[in-house]
Amino acid sequence: MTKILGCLELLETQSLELSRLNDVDGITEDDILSRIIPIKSHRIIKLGRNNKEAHLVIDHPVVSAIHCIIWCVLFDEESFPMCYIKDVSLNGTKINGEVLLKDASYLLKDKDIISIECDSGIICSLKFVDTIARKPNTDLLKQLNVERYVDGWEISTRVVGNGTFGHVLVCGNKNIDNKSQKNDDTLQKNYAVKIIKLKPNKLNKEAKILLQLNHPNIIKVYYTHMDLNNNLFIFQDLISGGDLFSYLAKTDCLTAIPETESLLIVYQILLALRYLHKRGVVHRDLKLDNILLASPEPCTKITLADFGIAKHLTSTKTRMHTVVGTPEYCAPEVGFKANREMYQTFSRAATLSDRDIGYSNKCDLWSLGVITHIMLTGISPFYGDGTEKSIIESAMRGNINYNIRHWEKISSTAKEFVKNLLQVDVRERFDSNQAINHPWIKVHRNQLDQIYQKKILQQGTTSTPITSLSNSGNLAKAILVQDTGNLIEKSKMNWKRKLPKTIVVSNKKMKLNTLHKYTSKQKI
Ligand SMILES: Nc1ncnc2c1ncn2[C@@H]1O[C@H](COP(=O)(O)OP(=O)(O)OP(=O)(O)O)[C@@H](O)[C@H]1O
Repeated sequence: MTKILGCLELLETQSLELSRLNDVDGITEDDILSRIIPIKSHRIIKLGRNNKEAHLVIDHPVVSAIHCIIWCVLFDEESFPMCYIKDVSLNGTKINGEVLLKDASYLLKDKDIISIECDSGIICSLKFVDTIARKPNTDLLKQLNVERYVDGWEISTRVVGNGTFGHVLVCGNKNIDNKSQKNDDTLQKNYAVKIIKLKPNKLNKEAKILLQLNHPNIIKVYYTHMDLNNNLFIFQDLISGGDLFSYLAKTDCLTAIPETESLLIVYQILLALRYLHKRGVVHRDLKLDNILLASPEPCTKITLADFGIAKHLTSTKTRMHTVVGTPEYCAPEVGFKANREMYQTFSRAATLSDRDIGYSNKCDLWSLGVITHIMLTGISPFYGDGTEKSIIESAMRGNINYNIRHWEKISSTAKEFVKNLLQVDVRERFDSNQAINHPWIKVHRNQLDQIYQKKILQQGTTSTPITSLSNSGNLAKAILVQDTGNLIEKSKMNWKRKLPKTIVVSNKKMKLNTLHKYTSKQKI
């Protein structure tokens, strides 16, 4: 049974008799009696007037068809759920009496009151209850050996995610963006801070590169700081929809998403890559985990994160020789010619031999090819039996079978696009300009640009409630119904970093290479 990560308690509506919870989507009779909407992973709760799509239908002229949405992101088994609300209405949603910024997400905390109001008062209000509420690990900052306050930033113990090199925590800063806030003693706008323990005297390359970048699809960094314990702090936007891995891992293995949805994601990644490559920056670690979503739904804004092993090339240094990346997404030329012994023992810092010509920014295009392949088919193309040896060997061969059923419904231009990115011969592989001009993207370019300008760029990051506004209208009818939007399927809880090697489907064991077992933490 899918775990309940939080819930919404219906407090009051203007017309109580019309409130109803449907016995759907994991909502039990007890929930109905107690007027509670459970929040689970991979399910977006919708509040609004549309009685086909909204879980809580509020039949009131002030309420938009879909007024606000609520979802929960769970990084992995050990982490705390992060529940967010986003207002998508014309007339606004309030949190604890303050209006939410439209299209920006707000990180809910236990007992927050969500309300939709009109001139005559509250149309409907709900209380968010953090069902997993445990005592915060107050020792976390001590364990990480970091201070709670860093130059005006307050670091919380809420973990957003963990990686090989860094811990990402929620933080806040009362001095930026919060000047209009009346209440001074709570952290209101949420940001994220990545804390990396550096070796003494090690250069802080990630921060240096990120501070030079300014693109809507690249993580925005506000401030960096190195403390006396060699902890590097990178203060950045908190991206609220989780990463692409979690989005695709709706069940025990990755699932494909529709071609149009993939196209919109690829387009945004390419805009970011074109920007980076033009400035001589190579990401070198593009993978599902480093692509963050503004909200876990189609047509969302994409943000590239984790520039931990990015490289800045210059006019004199145009190629790279260090073996880095994550095997599953790593271009064949990056490390596979390296001395295997050295490569295995000295992992991250192995270098290609002097005779090798190194590699260029096209390694990012290979990774994008792997990502696109996974989005279109649900299959990691070079996964093999999951061992590093098998991944490397199959990437070097570069053979992909496009005749399997997973490709059946995919357009030939999409296949061509992937083929051009997954070219073992670097000279044959597309660069970011060629990729963006490929027919798969080019024929849809006008529509993509329109969606990008009108919808994607409007999506904010995490927000803070702003000034109050007034609504007008009549009585509310609040009815809870089944989510028929079908965008986020009901699914089993998945633990992102522990996907099984095999799963049983229709009593037959699926072949290993049809699954994407999570190995990308095996960074080299
Ligand atoms: N700004 C952010 N907003 C929301 N989530 C984030 C943010 N930055 C990172 N994360 C989450 O935290 C995870 C780890 O962060 P990050 O990839 O930067 O760390 P890392 O140590 O460099 O990881 P890796 O092992 O992939 O190199 C990411 O996969 C992502 O899910």
